Amino acid sequence: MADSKIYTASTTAPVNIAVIKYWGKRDTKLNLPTNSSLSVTLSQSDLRTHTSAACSSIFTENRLYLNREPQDVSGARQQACFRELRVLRAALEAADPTLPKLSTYNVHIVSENNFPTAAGLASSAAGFAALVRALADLYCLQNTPTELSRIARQGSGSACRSLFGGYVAWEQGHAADGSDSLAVQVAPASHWPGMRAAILVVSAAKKDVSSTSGMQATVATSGLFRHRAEVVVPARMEAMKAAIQKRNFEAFAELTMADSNQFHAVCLDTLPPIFYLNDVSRAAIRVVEEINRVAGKSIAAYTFDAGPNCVIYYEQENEAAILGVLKPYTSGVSGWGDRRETVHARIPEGFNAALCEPLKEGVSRVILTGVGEGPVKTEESLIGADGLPLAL
Ligand SMILES: Nc1ncnc2c1ncn2[C@@H]1O[C@H](COP(=O)(O)OP(=O)(O)OP(=O)(O)O)[C@@H](O)[C@H]1O
Ligand SMILES: C[C@@](O)(CCOP(=O)(O)OP(=O)(O)O)CC(=O)O
Repeated sequence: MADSKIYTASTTAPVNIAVIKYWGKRDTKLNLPTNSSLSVTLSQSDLRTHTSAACSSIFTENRLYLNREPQDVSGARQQACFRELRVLRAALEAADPTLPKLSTYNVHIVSENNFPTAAGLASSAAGFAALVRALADLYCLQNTPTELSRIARQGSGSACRSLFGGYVAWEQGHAADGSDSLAVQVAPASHWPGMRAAILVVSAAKKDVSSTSGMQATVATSGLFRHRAEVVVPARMEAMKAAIQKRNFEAFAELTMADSNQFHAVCLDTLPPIFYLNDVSRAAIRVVEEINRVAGKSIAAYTFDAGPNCVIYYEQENEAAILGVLKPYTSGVSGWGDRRETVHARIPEGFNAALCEPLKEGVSRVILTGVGEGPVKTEESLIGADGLPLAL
């Protein structure tokens, strides 16, 4: 009798925010980068993608629903992930003929992001990491996260880093087929668990220049970019790994801020120039610089991806100092939770508080989170017995 069973697997996956930025591709089809990068995986208690994957002989086509909306799956990125994972499954089936032939079935993917999609909050990273992890679990693949990172990278470059928790490097590799362009864990979250991140959401709108097209324009037109990729980033990768190994926050912070600034400088050096930062972003930079000046050392580090939202890394022991400055200007927006009561406004002596004024109008939400774990398997499925998204 034909097997009409619906096989399912579900996972959650995290966002990651790079401290050494990926910007530039040497191969746009395989998402092979022009430089290595390094990120911190953020806690799934706050930001996460939940994805269920199903396959069955009765499915007539591949489908993907994102936040309940059907998506086009004909794109090269989704197709590459489906194809590569099927190849791995087919190899298992060839080795053990008793296994159901899942590699021949169509798949349905149902995914939900608990934060805005395509707004510079790394939704593509969490989204493709979750898609790859859920399909790998559905297919009972035994491949390591590093092996799966080769596939997630083809969905979205930064997604390869979201297959791990903690502190993660994406080593650029040199092979033309991308076989050595992989993510590896530099240190687990438990190595430096006090790392916190405060995200100031400046805009949750879809950005004007996508990362993909922005980085292609940069590669084609920026001279500064070449120096960054060839000289600056290789040295910073080593320095950042050492800072993480030693839990040296000052070194971590200085490298993080310098690298964010250089990434945005390279955007400005692109023709036509790309502007991801706005006045509120620049105000956030000044506030963090002022916090550090008054503290006499770097206790906070800002970083910005391809959008105006500010991510501030700091250590738990300095939480009162960082959030105490931000609270008077942002406590009206959502995201403070129980910290609204426990954190007290604290503007240190000599602090130029006028610098904070633009945050009042400009920040629409805060997300207070920290370093976290990699993808987690869950029994909670988003797919019903009919193979379609469960009704809410
Ligand atoms: N949960 C998901 N499952 C599958 N694909 C997703 C998911 N979430 C996002 N994506 C894909 O990622 C795209 C958004 O990626 P994009 O790079 O534009 O924004 P971002 O990741 O939020 O921002 P950035 O990468 O600059 O931080 C979506 O259009 C969709 O194709
Ligand atoms: C600025 C960045 O966030 C760029 C992320 O770019 P994507 O991974 O979204 O790009 P594609 O590979 O084209 O999907 C820096 C980073 O995360 O390292």
